[in-house]
Amino acid sequence: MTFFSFLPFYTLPAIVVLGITVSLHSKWEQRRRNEQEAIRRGCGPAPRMPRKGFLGFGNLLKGLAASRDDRHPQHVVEAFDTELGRDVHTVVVPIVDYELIVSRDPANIQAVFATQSADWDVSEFRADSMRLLFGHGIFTSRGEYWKTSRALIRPQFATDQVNDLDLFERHVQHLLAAIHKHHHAGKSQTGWTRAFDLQPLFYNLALDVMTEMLYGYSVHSQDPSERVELPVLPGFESPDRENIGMHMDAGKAGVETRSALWKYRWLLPSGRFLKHCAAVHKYAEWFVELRLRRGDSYLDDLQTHQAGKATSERFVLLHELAKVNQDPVDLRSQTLNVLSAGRDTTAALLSWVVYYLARHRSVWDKLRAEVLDRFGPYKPDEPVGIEFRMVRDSMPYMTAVINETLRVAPVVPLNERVSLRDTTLPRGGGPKKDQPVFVPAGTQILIPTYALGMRPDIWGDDFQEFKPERWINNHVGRKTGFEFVPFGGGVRQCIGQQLARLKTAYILIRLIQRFDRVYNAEVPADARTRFHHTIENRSGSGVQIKLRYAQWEPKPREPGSRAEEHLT
Ligand code: HEM
Repeated sequence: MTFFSFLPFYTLPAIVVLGITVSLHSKWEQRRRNEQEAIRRGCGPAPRMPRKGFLGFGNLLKGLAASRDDRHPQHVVEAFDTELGRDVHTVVVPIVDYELIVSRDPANIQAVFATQSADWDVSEFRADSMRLLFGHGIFTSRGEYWKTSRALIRPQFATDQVNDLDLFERHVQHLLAAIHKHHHAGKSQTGWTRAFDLQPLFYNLALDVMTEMLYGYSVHSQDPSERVELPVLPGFESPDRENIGMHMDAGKAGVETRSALWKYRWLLPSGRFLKHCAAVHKYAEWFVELRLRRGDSYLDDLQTHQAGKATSERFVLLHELAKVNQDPVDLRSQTLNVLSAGRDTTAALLSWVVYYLARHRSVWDKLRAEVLDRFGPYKPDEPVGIEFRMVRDSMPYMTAVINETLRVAPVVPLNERVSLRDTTLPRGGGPKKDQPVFVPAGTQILIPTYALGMRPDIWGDDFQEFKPERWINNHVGRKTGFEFVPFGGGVRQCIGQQLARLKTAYILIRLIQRFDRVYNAEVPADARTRFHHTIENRSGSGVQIKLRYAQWEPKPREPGSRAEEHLT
């Protein structure tokens, strides 16, 4: 016997019908209120993407299919240009029972990131999905907690702290050794390497640099034989340095799909995803525990296994954060947040730069000329001295190449926010699309960075070409405002931008000194550009290249010198 068996047979259907009626009525009420509010604020309606597919799932499914085919950024441009028109830059997209806004209009982006940023924050759905993997930290939090996190972490990335060239150089040497070991065609110091994919080596390098910068110990994924023995921590299993990269990648793929499904993310099975999350947490917890037990002497251990800078000068984020906050969960989460934000983004940027250099011989030659002019030819035992300001002020072509790469292949191709209260966007509404657009509280806005870089009215008719020159000499296409936001903008702008630019420039300089030619070895050679999302956007076909060693005179080898070893 159930409760309903005591009631007339029509009770249950009546309750269902009543529920649907109440829900439709409240939606209708809401819509009417929004329309009135829009008129009151002088707003006009933005163009709407037609509702598609069964129950309106069409737009979501089309986006997911494009992602699977490594063409989501292009799909967004096509949706704008072919379905709505080239002059439409802000659109309302209905998905099942909610609507979101997509805008490639710099005026709206400026409002969301900067001038009206108090009305917007990262969406709780994005934050929730990421939090399972990285915990509650600067990247995944909102409101006051985010403000406190940013105030704590941002100063740690001041330029002089991140200018750790010794760290970069050691890992560049491992990269060069890996290229040589796996890919050198013969015994000579000149000639071409075999064709190989450089992208995974950049990902290794970035993981190795970031783990050293954050925890003091590199995982040495590039060369596991370099791993030092870790101290024994009673009660704690040693961290799984072998598989941490794999767990992070798999966890990030889970976050990516969850964020794309937004409020329907509960449809996805989570067992495996949670296992990867747990493994990533466990890895960070070990270092946190070591830091908390050792206190100030945490860095002393590092001295025993790292050459280069004196311990006192070494920047280790965990060590610095623990001086002001001893909460183990906070320390784990904040460092993992920075690891997630900083590792793969830099690796993807480096990969895309070489991807385009391999396809543009004249750009490679010009960049190489600038590098040799500033720093001379490659010498293994003479790393170059360089600062962020130097790259910015005296390497215009390097800066142009990096910017142009970020325009045509933005590492974060889709940013987002959600409105915290009823608000407006300055442009995109009404028949001429120049009126403000009303945005009800709780609406998500997507900012398609790639689509922004593919606007001919901003970048010129040659917008599809990879052309670093557009960034030089106030060329008509040169942009530095909200038309170009590869590092976000306003209050939540990337805090690692200078580090990323410096590290990218440093690694490119050393690579370009060491090799004088790069050849695109992708088959077929005209293969389409594949944008593969795993939160960041990496090349879906890798960076298939051959490199040619530059001629140089090696110095007589000193016994035990690592830098020389890989040249014989
Ligand atoms: C090419 C490399 C990089 C790119 C393209 C990039 C891009 C971005 C973007 C677009 C945002 C803003 C996200 C948003 O608006 O919600 C961001 C935030 C952030 N980035 Fe980066 N990033 C890069 C490298 C780094 C590095 C090397 C670090 C640190 C070591 C880092 C740390 C952060 C942090 C902590 C945030 C969160 C800031 C906040 O929410 O207040 N990033 N990054």
